[in-house]
Amino acid sequence: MAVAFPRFLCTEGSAAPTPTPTPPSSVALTQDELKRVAAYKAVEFVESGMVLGLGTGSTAKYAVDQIGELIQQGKLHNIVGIPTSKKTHDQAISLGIPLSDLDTHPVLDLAIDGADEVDPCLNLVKGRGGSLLREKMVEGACRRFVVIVDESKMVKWLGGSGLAMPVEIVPFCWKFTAERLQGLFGEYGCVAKLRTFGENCEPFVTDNANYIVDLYFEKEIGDLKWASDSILRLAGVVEHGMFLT
Ligand SMILES: O=C[C@H](O)[C@H](O)[C@H](O)COP(=O)(O)O
Repeated sequence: MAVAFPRFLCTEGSAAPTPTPTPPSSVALTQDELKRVAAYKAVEFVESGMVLGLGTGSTAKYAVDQIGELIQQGKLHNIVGIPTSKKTHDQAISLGIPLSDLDTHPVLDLAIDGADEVDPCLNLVKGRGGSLLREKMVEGACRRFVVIVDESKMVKWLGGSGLAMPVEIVPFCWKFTAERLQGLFGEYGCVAKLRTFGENCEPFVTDNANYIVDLYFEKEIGDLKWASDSILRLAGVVEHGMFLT
């Protein structure tokens, strides 16, 4: 996995393209501009003929736009995109990016996506936009995974931003599953909340017709492998948003 962000940190230095010039430090970029700069940097890894995982979210959107632009300019050829959400599917179609799926292309050359949190070991939290399951399937099938984040996403420990750790669950008896999730992490001050939207607090429904329970932690979990295995062992859980290295 490589991480590219506006200061162009890249964990795979030898494979990284030549850095594009950074703006002078006196120029303050907005968070959206930082996302765009990071996304464009990640697209430098894309080569003609690649099968590409297309991420989801406000950062990945810039990368997908740029890939579409380079195809339209004739600078990239024979690209096949595999989208990680319905939203990215629609965006890619509107840009004329040829699409396929994992059934036809079970191995991808490269995937580019954003993240909600990155810890010092490059473990990630993803899915605050609701797309974690397809992201994990697509990005788990790629040879290289470039994660684009601005510095606000760098945390000391997963959950350390105080924001959600998403878990996709089946709608059937969701309260039961949410309570079991919260119970798993009682000693870490975990609170589990069903993700909702709108004035009537309707459950948020994923692209896979599931719900999302967001876990909030007061204390560092520590053993992420144990946390991952414990969550996945619960019947009713489909997938969680931790991407562990
Ligand atoms: O479900 C959403 C995805 O995991 C996103 O990649 C993640 O939430 C980061 O999104 P953004 O770039 O909008 O912060």
